[in-house]
Parts: sequence; structure tokens; C-alpha cells
Amino acid sequence: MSDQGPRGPRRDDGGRRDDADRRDDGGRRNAKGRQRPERTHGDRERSAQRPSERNRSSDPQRLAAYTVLRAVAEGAYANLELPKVLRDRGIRGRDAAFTTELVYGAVRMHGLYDPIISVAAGRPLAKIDPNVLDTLRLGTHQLLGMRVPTHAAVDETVGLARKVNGAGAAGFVNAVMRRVSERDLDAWLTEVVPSGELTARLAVEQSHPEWIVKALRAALLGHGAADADTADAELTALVAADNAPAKVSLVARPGLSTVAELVDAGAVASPLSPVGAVLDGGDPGGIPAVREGRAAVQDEGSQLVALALAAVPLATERADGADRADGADRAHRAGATEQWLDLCAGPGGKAGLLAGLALQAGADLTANEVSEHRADLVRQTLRPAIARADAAGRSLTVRTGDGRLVGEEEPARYDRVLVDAPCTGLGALRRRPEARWRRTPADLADLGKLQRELLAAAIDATAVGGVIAYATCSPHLAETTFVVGDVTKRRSDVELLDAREFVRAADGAPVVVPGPGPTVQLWPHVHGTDGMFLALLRKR
Ligand SMILES: C[S@@+](CC[C@H](N)C(=O)[O-])C[C@H]1O[C@@H](n2cnc3c(N)ncnc32)[C@H](O)[C@@H]1O
Repeated sequence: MSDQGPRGPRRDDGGRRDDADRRDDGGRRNAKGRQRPERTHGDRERSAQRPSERNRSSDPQRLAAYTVLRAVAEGAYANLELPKVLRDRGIRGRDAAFTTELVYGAVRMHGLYDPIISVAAGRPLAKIDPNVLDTLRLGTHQLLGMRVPTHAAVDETVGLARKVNGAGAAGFVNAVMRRVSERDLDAWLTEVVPSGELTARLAVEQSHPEWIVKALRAALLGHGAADADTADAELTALVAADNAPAKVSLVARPGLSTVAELVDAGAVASPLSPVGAVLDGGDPGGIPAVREGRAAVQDEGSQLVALALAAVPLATERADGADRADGADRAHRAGATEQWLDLCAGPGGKAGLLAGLALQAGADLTANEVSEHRADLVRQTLRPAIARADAAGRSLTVRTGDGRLVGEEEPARYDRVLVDAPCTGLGALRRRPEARWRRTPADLADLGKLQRELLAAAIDATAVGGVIAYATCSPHLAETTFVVGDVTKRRSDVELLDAREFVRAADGAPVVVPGPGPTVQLWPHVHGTDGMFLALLRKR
């Protein structure tokens, strides 16, 4: 079951429902004026009842989806709330996939569905009760974004409204759903998408706040992934990719699992990451290595970031002033165990991979996280690796602390430092359906200050010859190149490395990244990964 939005890649039926799906229109003509087919016996039986009486109950999946939508409206995260509700109500398998599609589609696409609902209701959105609006969003997604037959979408939505919004609201929902069902998606797009600037059009058609569409356009240009001629096409593809479901990528944590084990369990080896595999459907929790924490669900872009940090040779300044980068001979701490630091580790995805890589390299890893709760999640993630490190006499520690203090408290202590900075997450919108509606441009100012402080502290905590990786799951220029540029221009003890050299695919070849470097920006529409940014810096 797909949870992609209406303008994602076409479905096998060309994204349109067939006439059989439209048979409950009372014999009226459709939006294009064509006569609808004969009604069936079942349709006539339904028509004998008053619409709001037809379905008094609601199926568990739609009710669960509505419950999650209301929780999201109260501030919950869909990706955390949905699994809880599914588990509590025993919804599994195809039913769980259907519920997921309902929730993700309705949350993600309401920037398009709301204007449609408003036209169909003949009133401004502000005049529709938010609870009823959520019911209508679910129904509209079934009509315009899924292949749910029209009569089922309408009847079940009315049934849901009767149960959760009351009998009066059910009549209103019935009327609005019928109006929505009178046109197909293309006709509705013609009605509600404004003419004019592409960014304004995409904002409605692809359901993004316009400031985000504009920021993504600037990011494509700023990272060299588009020029004036290609920007429109790249931007259109990028925002469409935000509405497509992310595939389930797995990581085989080094020393604990292997890609071969994941392939044996039904996944396909990732062409992009040497420790990655991709699951085509199914529940990753059913794979023993995942259940046991030896493997995990992790975007391949995140894997590439951790792998790149581990791959850079450390450098030794020679007496003649020239750098030597062979990784084997570090005069500043000859013979000492390499010290690695994950400065912002919660909930532990990259730390899980770094821990395996550190063990392989004979290094110690410290995972730092400011939030106590998230530090606990890191501990859970690292449990199998900690047992392995103990057995190998290596140190693998998780601690709670403000990363901004690490430069003062532990100057020049570490050889490799990851700053996976808190960010807007604009590169991972496909995974967090509500994120686009919660973020505001004001977040950038607060995050920008924190990002600069964390990067500066990381540089201070790094030994000469050591490496710092600065990463975000956002391509926004204010969180990526501007941060790195601002911090590096103020100091002479750090230089930018060409990160493209160290971002290598499963076959060992550099991943093709659009743009001139030296930083790397991955893109959902180009690489199929989250929009991860990576800068690698060397301490001098
Ligand atoms: C992008 S997330 C890190 C994701 C993580 N590396 C992973 O792969 O699972 C950023 C993290 O930074 C943490 N954070 C925020 N401010 C911090 C600070 N001052 N010091 C350390 N961590 C901080 C957040 O709590 C959050 O867990």
C-alpha cells in the first residue's frame, strides 16, 4: 500500500479511478459532462436510505487514523503516535498499511485538500470545526489520493463522522464528500492551484508551505544541484519526492550483522551504502537482526555520513609544515587509541553505526546527548555494541551533556567528531508528515545559533589532524553552507576537506553528487535518500 500524495509517481491505473468507482452519483453526469454508468442493485438499495443513515459505524482503520490525526493536531508526531494506536488496537498487516496511508496522506496533503474542501463546502476553512475537517481530510485523501472506490470513501467517511463528529456533522460531511467526489484530481487542481509563480503553484499542488518551497529552490541553486535553466524541473521533482513514501532502508551494524544476513532475510543489498539493504514491504521488526539491535532501520544518507567520517585518514603535521594523511602515524598521540565523539547522538541511529565502525577500527566512542530521555534511547540502541566493546576491552560510553561545552571541558581530546546538528529536518519531510506545517522561518534563527556553537565546540574538542563531520538532515542554506562558512571564516585552525571523496557507494565509487563540492548535499529526488548535508573539516 502506498502512502504517496496525489502528484507522486503515477499508480498502475494512471492515478485515476475507473467508472465503476463512481457509481453512487445518482445517475448525474461527472465533472467532464460524461454520463455515468448504470447504477447497480446495491447502489439502488443504498440510495433508498438517507445518506447519513447508511453507515452508522466506522471501520477500525479509519477510526484509528482519525484518532492519530486528532493527536497530531494536539502536537503529537504521526510517526510516534501511529504505531502506538495500531498496536493498542491490534491493527496489523494490510490494515496497518491502509491506516498508515490514510494518516500520512491526510496530514501531508492537507495543503491541497483544504482548499478543495473549502470550495466543496462553500465556506471558509475557519468555519469548519477542526474535528470535522480532519474527517473530511481523511475522506478527501481516499477520493483523490488513493484508489478507494467512491461509494466506500463517501459512506465510510460519513460513518466515521457519525461516530466521532455527531449526526448533524455527518450530514454536512456527506454533502461535502459528494461534492469532492464529483471531480477528479486534475479538475480540482485546475480549480484550486493559483496561476503565477511556480513556487506558489507547487505550494498548493504539492502541499508545502510556500516559504519551504522557496527555501528548497534556493538550496538547489546554492548547493549547485540546479541552475537557472533546470531549477524549475528540479524543484518540482524535489517537492514531489517529499510526498512519496520513503523506502525502508536497513543498516547492518558492523561487527554485529552483515548485509548478507539482511539479504537472507528478504532485503536487497543497497547500491548506495556498503552496509545498507532495502526492504521492499514487510515489517522490519520481523527480521531477527533488527529485533536484536544488530541491524536497524536507517536512511542510506545517514549511513553515508557516518561512513564518511570514519573513512577520512587522520593527518600528522610534519616538521616541514606539510600534512601527512596516512591514518597510521599520529605524532600527537602516538600509539594512543583513537577517540571518537558523537556530539548530538540521540536517538542513536548514527551512533549505532559509528559504534560498529569504531570497534572495527579499535577506537573508543563517546555518544553525547543533551536530553536525558534521548540519551536513554542511545543507550538502548548501543546495548549490543556496548556488550561487544566490553568483551573487546574498548570503551563505548553514552552520556548526557550540552555539546556546546565540550570544547572547554575536553579541548583537543577527540580524533573524529560527528556534529549531527539539530535542524529543521527539511530534507526528511517524507518521513515526518506534519513537520512541514510545524516549522517556521523563525526556527532557523534559533537553530542557526545552536548549530554554530556546536560546530565551534566540536572543532575545539578535536585534536590537530583530527576530523569533524558537520551534518544536517536539511538542505536549507542557513543550516548548511552558511553555518560552515561562518564558523570556518572566523578561525585559522580548520580547513574544509572535499567530502565528495569520502562519500562512497557500495561498489567503492564516489556517490555522484550534483554541485562543485567541497560539501555534499544528498537529495530525495536524486539519490532516494533523505536530504542529508555533510561537510568534513580537518583540524590544523
Ligand atoms: C539530528 S538529531 C541527532 C540524530 C542522531 N545523530 C541519530 O542519527 O539518531 C540532533 C540531536 O541533538 C540533540 N541536541 C540538541 N541540542 C544539543 C546540545 N546543546 N548538545 C547536545 N545535543 C543536543 C537533540 O536532542 C537531538 O537528539
